Amino acid sequence: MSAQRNRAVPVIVVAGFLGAGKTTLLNHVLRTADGRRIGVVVNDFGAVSIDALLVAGAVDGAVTLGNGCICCTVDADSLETVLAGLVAPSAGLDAVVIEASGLAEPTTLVRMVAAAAGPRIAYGGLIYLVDAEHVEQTRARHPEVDRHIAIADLVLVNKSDRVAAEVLAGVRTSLRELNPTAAFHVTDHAAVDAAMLFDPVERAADTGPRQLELADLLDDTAHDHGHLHDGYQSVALTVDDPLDPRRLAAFLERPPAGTYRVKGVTHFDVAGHRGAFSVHAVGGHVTVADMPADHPRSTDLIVIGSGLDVDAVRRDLATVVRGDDPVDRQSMLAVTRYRAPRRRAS
Ligand SMILES: Nc1nc2c(ncn2[C@@H]2O[C@H](COP(=O)(O)OP(=O)(O)OP(=O)(O)O)[C@@H](O)[C@H]2O)c(=O)[nH]1
Repeated sequence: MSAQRNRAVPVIVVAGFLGAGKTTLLNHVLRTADGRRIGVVVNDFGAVSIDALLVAGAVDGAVTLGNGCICCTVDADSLETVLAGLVAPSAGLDAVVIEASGLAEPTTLVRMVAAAAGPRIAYGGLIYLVDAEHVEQTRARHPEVDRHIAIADLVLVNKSDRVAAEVLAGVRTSLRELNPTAAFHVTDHAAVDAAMLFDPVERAADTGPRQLELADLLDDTAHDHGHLHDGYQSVALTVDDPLDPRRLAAFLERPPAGTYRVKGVTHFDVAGHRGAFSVHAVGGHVTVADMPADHPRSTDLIVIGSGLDVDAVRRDLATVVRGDDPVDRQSMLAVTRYRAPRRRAS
């Protein structure tokens, strides 16, 4: 499929709470794009854009909007400028996907994309991911999430492998009440047909009025509500020195009080393990994957949580960097035991 230069390029927003699987979806879609040329805009909550490192290589155009949630740190004009560059006929893109940070306010973002719409840019819808295992807990803690689900065009109930069928059915039913008209799909590692993201006809499982029409959304006073990220902090570690695998594993297994999410790219420089690894911790689950062989051997890690003692976390994080103690090959087992079989870095 090639870019049709005379039509507006759809800009699709992917949102969902921390760790729900947004980057996993983006990578899946990039791998299965079936000839579509896709541009991506990634945005992270913390000072370091881990998502930019984790998005698979074959991107036709990529922009990182870092250092804070896109809903507050990027104004509509800057986003419009970024999008204008991506949708220019010379870029030849068929679609642009914006991956919002896990703490961004999707309503604000959708409003900004809709405001940028014109002959070259079309708002392509909101895809909202939830982590089936944690979504009810997240909703209880952050009632704003219900509003986010209510304005989605497609809801992916992800991490279906982590919960029993009856839990999954319960989640689906309760989310459906929030948004009776969106298409719903249950996914494992966000594996959906890419066509569903790009083709509103494929996506529209239901007919009837949208729960919240775009016009309502544009009038909405959601910007008066608090944002999810108001109560969160992040601490980053960027270092070229190798890490100590046992100390990193201990940190991921018992993160500092208040931690919700740890993610990043790490390197250890242990015999037989010279490459870089992506690491994730979310909701008590740790996963590790090999990064492509040409990925730089350095570490960028971010810890996100609420009520973090930022100075203490910074000190704890510094301890995962390898000191003078020798690190034997066996020590890598502390990390590689979390390697997910058969899946690439997300
Ligand atoms: N078991 C399981 N793990 C998953 C699934 N989808 C994603 N993951 C893992 O969950 C972790 C977080 O996934 P990401 O795709 O990085 O989540 P995200 O929403 O981009 O995270 P943030 O950008 O921090 O908000 C990674 O370790 C993924 O491999 C799934 O369906 N099942």
